[in-house]
Amino acid sequence: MSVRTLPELRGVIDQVDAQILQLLAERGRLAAEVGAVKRAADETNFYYPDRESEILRRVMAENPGPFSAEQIATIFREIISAGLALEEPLQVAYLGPAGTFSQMAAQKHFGRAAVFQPTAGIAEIFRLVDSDQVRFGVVPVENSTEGSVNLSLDLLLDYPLHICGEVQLRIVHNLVGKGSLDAIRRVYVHYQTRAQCRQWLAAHLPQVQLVDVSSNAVAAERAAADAEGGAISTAVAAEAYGLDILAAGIEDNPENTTRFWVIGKISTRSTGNDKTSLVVAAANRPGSLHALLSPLAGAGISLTRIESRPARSAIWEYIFYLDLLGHCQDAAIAPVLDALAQQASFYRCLGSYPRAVF
Ligand SMILES: O=C(O)C(=O)C[C@]1(C(=O)O)C=C[C@@H](O)C=C1
Repeated sequence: MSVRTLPELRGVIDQVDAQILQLLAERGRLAAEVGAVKRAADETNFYYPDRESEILRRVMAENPGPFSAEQIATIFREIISAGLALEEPLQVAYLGPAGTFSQMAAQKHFGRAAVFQPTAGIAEIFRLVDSDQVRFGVVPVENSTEGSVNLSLDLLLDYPLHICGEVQLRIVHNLVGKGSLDAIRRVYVHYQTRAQCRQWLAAHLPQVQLVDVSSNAVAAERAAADAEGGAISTAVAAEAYGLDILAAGIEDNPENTTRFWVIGKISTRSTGNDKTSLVVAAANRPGSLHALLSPLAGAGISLTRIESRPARSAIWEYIFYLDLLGHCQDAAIAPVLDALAQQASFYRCLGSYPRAVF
């Protein structure tokens, strides 16, 4: 077999790039045309998470290699994002400042062509979406090590917004600073991060003072201004504040992952690969929660999460957040949810949405 020379290979790559460019231009023109059709039909929403997740799942399944399915999804994510920006620039709020995991999650889900707005807190994300100042928000819901982000769960009940998407992000924490680990006297750390790195901190920095801060990005900012300070933060924030990574991947659980919800005002149709999130309350008497949930089990519906929160109406009473596999309009699910709504003392469907794709 004849081996192609470097100039020959580069020549072929140039030709392939020219073809990719033509195809991208074609796809961009089609997206712009889709936007015009929607506008002509007086549609105000241009973003279809259901359609996007179907496209991403399809290209991952049909991917012939040598790129990984996740690499292919990342590339198509950006292509779709750029196309959507031709239809309408999408405004998305996330928990800032820039450099947080929330920003990474927002970019992972919407691609880089969306217009991202950092907020000072989770409540502001809900306010901005509710008052139509942005179309969507990305809020953290739970971490695989630390559990629920209660504020996000509580706020979902205070606003008439829907969950229209799910993002999962592998969370890698680093000890960042200047100089060496031994010189650090104080570590700036967000409480969720601290909980995810508890064992590492006890083993490697047992004597240092831990200073609470409001985000991983603020942690890096504070450490940069403190000659004896370090932070637990992201590689992006470390670079932004001129800090070095002194220890990488210090999270106690090597699969540490955070789940986020996309909140907005749209509803998505069933894709065959969805989740539904509900809030229910059962009467405060023996067996009532069991009675409420057993029809789900009877119908073979898979409950992926159940979380209780205090009901704010009375002490020692609880509401339950449920996530289940399937869409509320699926034939196998709709009648079961109807029955559940009849029986529960409180019922609200927070939304059905495509499961995180990658
Ligand atoms: O199919 C649509 O409705 C489009 O707007 C096109 C497209 C795409 O690029 O494929 C872009 C944005 C939508 O969120 C979904 C898909």
